[in-house]
Amino acid sequence: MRIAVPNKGRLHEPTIDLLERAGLHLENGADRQLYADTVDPDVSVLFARAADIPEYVADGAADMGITGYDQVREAQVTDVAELLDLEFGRCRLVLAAPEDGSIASVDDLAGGTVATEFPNVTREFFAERGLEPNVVEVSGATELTPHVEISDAIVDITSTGTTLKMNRLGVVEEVLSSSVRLFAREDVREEPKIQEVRTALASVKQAEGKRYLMMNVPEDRLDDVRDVIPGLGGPTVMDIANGGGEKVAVHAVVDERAVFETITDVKQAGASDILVTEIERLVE
Ligand SMILES: Nc1ncnc2c1ncn2[C@@H]1O[C@H](COP(=O)(O)OP(=O)(O)OP(=O)(O)O)[C@@H](O)[C@H]1O
Ligand SMILES: O=P(O)(O)OC[C@H]1O[C@H](OP(=O)(O)OP(=O)(O)O)[C@H](O)[C@@H]1O
Ligand SMILES: [Mg+2]
Repeated sequence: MRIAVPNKGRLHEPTIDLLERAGLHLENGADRQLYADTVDPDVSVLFARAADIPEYVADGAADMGITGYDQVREAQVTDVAELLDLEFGRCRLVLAAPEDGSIASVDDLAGGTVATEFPNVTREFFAERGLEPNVVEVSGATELTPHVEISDAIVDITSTGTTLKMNRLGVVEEVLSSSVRLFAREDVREEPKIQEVRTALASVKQAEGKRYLMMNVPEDRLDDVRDVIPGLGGPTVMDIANGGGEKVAVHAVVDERAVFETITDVKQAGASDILVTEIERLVE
């Protein structure tokens, strides 16, 4: 099985980082190389442009892909299925127009011109409103086009809003909201190896924002400690070897945001030797 991942740009690093954390360590993947192996002999990686990845998966050059939902939509691929929202690369595709201009609503673009790197998504968006503006495809610096009479408005990516503001453009309407997704071709999505990759990536997401708490508790205080440990099922309680049977070990997965309070609470309830560690992966 082959996974297509972004070869450069803002999605490259976080994607590689996620694969590593999921245990799919890359090997033989020198810089600028097209392919890399992973520690799993059945999983290899193909590096491609973020925009090309959906097509590569649909065509069979790869079986799975990791790229932005905006790119999957723009590629108009039909036989791929989304497996997982990886929740990074969050951005919005918006219709935007000059702040001081005459475009205030989608309808104002009837007969107008829209510049974008996403012509398919853009046409679809307007078609749903019964509109068919002139769509000009550009390959970058889309924000400049309304100021040089190439367009009346743009459909482009925004996240912090800085670029729009710098170019004196205001959002008219959201076209879609995006984040990075794992997807696979329909005909292979049920393959065990693909499910294995999905589970591995999901386990990293699961572990994010969670901490593992370990502590020793006198047996007669166990109920008090149990009462103040929040979240994720009951804690695991274990006998301590040579503990004389008076103390037990209590382990629990706790939301990161609750750790501070929980430590205070369990200590008060009688726990000692409290340890907090990060969790790499969590499969529920
Ligand atoms: N400002 C942003 N904030 C969050 N996500 C973004 C942003 N810009 C782009 N993305 C996401 O990253 C994907 C890839 O963006 P893009 O194709 O522009 O590559 P890049 O990382 O900017 O590299 P380059 O443009 O140099 O090729 C987009 O399709 C989108 O899903
Ligand atoms: O709302 P903001 O936080 O300003 O982000 C939006 C900008 O980010 C992306 O460009 P990128 O930085 O990837 O540069 P690029 O045009 O070279 O792709 C996108 O094309 C916008 O221009
Ligand atoms: Mg970019």
